[in-house]
Amino acid sequence: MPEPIITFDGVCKSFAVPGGEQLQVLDDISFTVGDSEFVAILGPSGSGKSTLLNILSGLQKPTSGLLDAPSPEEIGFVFQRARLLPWRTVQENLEITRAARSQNRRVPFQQQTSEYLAAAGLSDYGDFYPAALSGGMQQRVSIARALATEPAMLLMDEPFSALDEMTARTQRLFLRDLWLERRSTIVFVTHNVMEAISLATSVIVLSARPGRVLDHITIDAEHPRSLTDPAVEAAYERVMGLLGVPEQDRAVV
Ligand SMILES: Nc1ncnc2c1ncn2[C@@H]1O[C@H](COP(=O)(O)OP(=O)(O)OP(=O)(O)O)[C@@H](O)[C@H]1O
Repeated sequence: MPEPIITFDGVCKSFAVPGGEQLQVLDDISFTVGDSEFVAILGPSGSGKSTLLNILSGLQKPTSGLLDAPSPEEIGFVFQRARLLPWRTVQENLEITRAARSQNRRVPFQQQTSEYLAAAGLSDYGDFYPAALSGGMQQRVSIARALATEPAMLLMDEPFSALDEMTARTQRLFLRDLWLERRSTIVFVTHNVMEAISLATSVIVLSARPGRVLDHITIDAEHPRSLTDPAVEAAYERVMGLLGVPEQDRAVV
């Protein structure tokens, strides 16, 4: 087990809702993530996946429990939509975000932004404005932008769910290759079981609200992964069972 860089210890989160009630969203969340791990978080809608990422990024505070994680300025965030500055070129989008992060850094940046664009297969697009790029390319720019801040960990909130399936497939392969090459620590929220199983080193499955950790499943399978790999198949069956999908409905469709 690599050195943990994230530790959740009994984290609970409730929100005040109209009428003065408290809505409990996360209940007693405990897990660790080691350096260079790629962890996927799966769970039903409303189980608190985004809330968990918001707590991890420092945007929200736990109601109780302990969290040990890199500080907000050491975190890269990739959202469902690319959220690029439309009036800036691709290269400028990377530069601006990085400049904003340079102030509190202890170590200088190791690589040029152009190297992150190259890693994203976008060397020829640095001078383009976002509107001239496809949705998949824009999402790759947002991943390159997050990586260019050289974060201690990358948080991704359903980064491919707004893309059509063929584009999402290409993006998953891109992310897999990037992770294999750079071994960044990634926490990746998704609804998509196959996406989680095909990419992650481990999968955390949350229950319906209030989200509790039902299991943290290690997927010990090499890339490229095959659906018939026994470790992949076992993880798939386990996740589907935890999500309450009956056996007869589990065939990949
Ligand atoms: N700021 C807030 N105030 C009140 N309730 C909130 C707040 N943020 C989230 N919630 C509630 O917390 C629950 C979990 O929301 P969250 O977005 O974390 O779930 P999720 O698992 O990411 O859902 P989905 O898969 O649908 O995106 C929901 O019931 C939501 O309405």
